[in-house]
Amino acid sequence: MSRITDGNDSSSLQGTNSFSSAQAFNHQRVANLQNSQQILTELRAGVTAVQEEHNVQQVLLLLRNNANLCFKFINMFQESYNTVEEKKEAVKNVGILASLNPLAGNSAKDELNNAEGAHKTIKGFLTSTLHELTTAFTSFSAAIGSIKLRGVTEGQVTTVISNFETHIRDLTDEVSKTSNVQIKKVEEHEAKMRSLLEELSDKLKLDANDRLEAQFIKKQKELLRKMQTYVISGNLLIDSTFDLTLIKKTLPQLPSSSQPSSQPPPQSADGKYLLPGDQLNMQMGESFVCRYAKRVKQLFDCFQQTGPILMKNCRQRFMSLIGKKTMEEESVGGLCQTDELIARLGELQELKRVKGDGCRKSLGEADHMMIRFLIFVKKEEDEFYNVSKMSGPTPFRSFFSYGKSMSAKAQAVQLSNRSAILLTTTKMLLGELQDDSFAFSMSRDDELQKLRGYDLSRILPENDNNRCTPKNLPCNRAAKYRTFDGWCNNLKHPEFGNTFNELKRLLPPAYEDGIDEPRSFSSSGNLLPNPRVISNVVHHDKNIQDPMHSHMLMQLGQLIDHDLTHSPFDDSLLANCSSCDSSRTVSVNCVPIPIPSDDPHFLPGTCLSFVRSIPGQRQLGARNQLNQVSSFLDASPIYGSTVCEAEVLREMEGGRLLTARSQWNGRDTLPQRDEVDECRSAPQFPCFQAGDDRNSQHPALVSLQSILLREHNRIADELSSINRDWRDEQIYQETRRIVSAQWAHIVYSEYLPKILGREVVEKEELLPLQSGHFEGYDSECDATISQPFATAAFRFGHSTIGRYFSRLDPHFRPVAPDVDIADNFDNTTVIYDSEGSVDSIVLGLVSTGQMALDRHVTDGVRNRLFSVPGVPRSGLDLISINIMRGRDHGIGSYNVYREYCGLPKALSFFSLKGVMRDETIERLQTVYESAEDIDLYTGIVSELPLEGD
Ligand code: HEM
Ligand SMILES: [Ca+2]
Repeated sequence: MSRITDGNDSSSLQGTNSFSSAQAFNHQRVANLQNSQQILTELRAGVTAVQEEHNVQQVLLLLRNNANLCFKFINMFQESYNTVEEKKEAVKNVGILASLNPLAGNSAKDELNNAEGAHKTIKGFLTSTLHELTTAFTSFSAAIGSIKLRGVTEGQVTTVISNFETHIRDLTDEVSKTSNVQIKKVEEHEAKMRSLLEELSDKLKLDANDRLEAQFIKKQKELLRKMQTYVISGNLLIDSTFDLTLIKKTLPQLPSSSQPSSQPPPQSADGKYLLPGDQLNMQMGESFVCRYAKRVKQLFDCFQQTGPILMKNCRQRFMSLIGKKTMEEESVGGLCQTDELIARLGELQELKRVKGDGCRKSLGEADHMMIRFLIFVKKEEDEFYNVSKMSGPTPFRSFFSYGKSMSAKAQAVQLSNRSAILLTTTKMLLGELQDDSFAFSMSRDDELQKLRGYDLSRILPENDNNRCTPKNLPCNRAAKYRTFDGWCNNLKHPEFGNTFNELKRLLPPAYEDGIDEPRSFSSSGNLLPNPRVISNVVHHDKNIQDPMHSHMLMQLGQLIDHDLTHSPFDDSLLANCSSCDSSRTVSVNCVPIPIPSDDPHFLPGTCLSFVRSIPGQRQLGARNQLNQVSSFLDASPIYGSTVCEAEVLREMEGGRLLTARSQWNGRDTLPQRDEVDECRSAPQFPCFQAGDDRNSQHPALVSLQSILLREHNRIADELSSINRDWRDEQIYQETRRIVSAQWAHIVYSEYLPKILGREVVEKEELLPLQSGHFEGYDSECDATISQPFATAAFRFGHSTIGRYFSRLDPHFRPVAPDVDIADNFDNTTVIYDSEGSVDSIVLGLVSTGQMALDRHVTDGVRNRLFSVPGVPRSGLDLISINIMRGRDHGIGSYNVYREYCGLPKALSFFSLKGVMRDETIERLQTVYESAEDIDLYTGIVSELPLEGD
């Protein structure tokens, strides 16, 4: 716009043009002030909005918009500066032009006046807006100052903000001077401010979720602090047979350190706090709390001293300290009041919270002692309670037998108690967040995801590094023998595939509530079909033999499964979960399966017992189940899945495993076990011990376990005969190495080709190499068993079970009547048979056929699983259990996994044509509303098998 002419004609002409266009432009500028009024109104509104807005992302957006408005004004200063330049130009030009042409001179004067006028108006407007701008800047810097987000150190934020403020100050200075010379600097400030804004937003990663997350984490921390209290109290229940529901019931009622309890502690007349049931008559106030701590310590020291009289005495005083009567003082009915104890502990904690500042350390110790004492009391009561319970009516035996073989190991129980607490906390967290205005932009899945990722290691240290499952690091790369629990099998990820790990999810869990409840509604919102109805309609018994494969293939399959997976449940519940209202009256872990009115075997109106698998997740978030055996194919059914299990199975001499020798045929079987609980043939014919607790489930399984045990001892004996200097440990470990390699070799070279087909095993490179080494080891591949494998896919073998097991001599002639599996669950009598023992059963297995791999399952396990011989309808249905287990574990439907496997989703029953027989599809259609709802187990065994060996 402002240009200096060189004084010739053409330039003067240009000059004239330039003047007239400058005039027009100045008019425009003045007219623009109208618009600027508009901008100013916006800016005012923006400043108020910034002040009132509490959502960070909104603040940032407003900040940016309003900064832009400010920049617009700054540009106007620039314009104003231009008008000054133009005025100077004009003055110069007026002189030149006037000397050349008076007329032109006049018009130049007009222009000059014009420019001066415009400048005056603009400057006037700008001066009046100066105040507004200063307010805006102050408000913005205050807004920025309040943003302190996660991930950025305070120093960084402060530096950026103070730089920003300096520039705002300088800018305001410059603006207020509106000096023509200094106004240039405005530009520099503007540029710096712009870049600072960028820097600021970059550094702080300002986005709505950040602030939300900060709030979320604050909340989580608050609740996790609460959780710490729960965990301490929850620990009281660990190591006991206590129902998990009680934990759930008790937890939310506990007062926590971060939230005052709704009931204030009792007060004395002078307003000081009283101990509940205070017998000590102590002075109140701070010194009281310290004295309380001292008293607990004294009593605990006293309590720990040996000598029954002293101990009883101290215990009585201890009990009175916490306001609880001793067992002697109470009737039997008043025992087992752990929840009362916990509530008492809560009261004490609350009391100490209020009064405890003065002697925190000794209070911490007192807490610890109190908890140890309460655990002691709890155990004592449980024992007492169990004794009185045992003298009552004996519950149905079939339940105990099934229960025991599926029961959780102590370490799994410990883990699951913690998981139950985590699950409860998750629900509380989600509940609180949902009531919270902060949760507006987060989906439930996002929240769950965040919860799952929260690092709990500081407040909940993992306690599974113990003698039975040692977790030494670094992994010994040169270790010759595999560990029992799978630790360090994968050197890069030592925890992959370990005993007691969670099962691996391939897809997000499909719980009804997204967290915990078994899937129970169909895609259209109706109830899913009853598992027993599906079992009756789709999986009913049909005598179709497998023409190709022996019964040994089935038996091998079950043992392989026992090597890979075992997801236990709380067996103490099983006897009580068969009443149809047990999920309400007994435990939330009961999910009884109703018997339909037209059931061909069970009594309509009754229910089949079903107990949910124990939870095992180690973090907040949805329920997950654990695997209490090592996921690796490592012969763990022979050796055990932990150091401690392995030890008790060894002879500790010559590298051998313990055995029992049949007095009739002189051959070895598994060693006998002392416990009789679920064993139907004990004490006359005791059940056995092996690396897997399920070993005595039925005689054919005992037999195969025994064969592998014999193989171990055969090799151990050979090794010791040729290596005279080897000691027990070396022979044992070398033998174990050889036997587990044999076992793996059988599985990969013989079992898998029959199950998967030769084509698949070749394509997937599953066959053992004839020479050289496998080069494809991938340390990122997690060998942990997956949910759908354990809960559905590998249960395919249930359809291959035959009801009868032949017993043959070496010439394959029957030596004893067939064993009906329905009458022999947890009964080892036939193993003690002089002729029909292990060897004859194994010969039967290899020379008779298994049942076809299809949807049909023998009534031996579909109606009479664990039934008591002679007691009608005392059994269970393995197939109903499989289906319910899938829902219990939150695995998705058949269709979901079709998609996961890269197969087309079945959009209708019709689209399953070719995948399943027409008749199968019809059957499915009578029970399921939609192809979308088919349970994974049912879907898998309904498919036509691919060609195998
Ligand atoms: C006579 C033979 C068998 C009997 C009596 C039997 C019985 C059982 C029982 C009672 C369960 C527990 C079900 C539950 O509560 O969820 C189970 C689970 C299972 N079975 Fe079988 N089964 C037999 C054979 C097989 C075979 C041949 C296979 C595979 C080829 C197999 C694979 C599985 C698997 C993978 C599980 C899940 C284990 C877990 O993760 O806890 N079973 N079986
Ligand atoms: Ca294993």
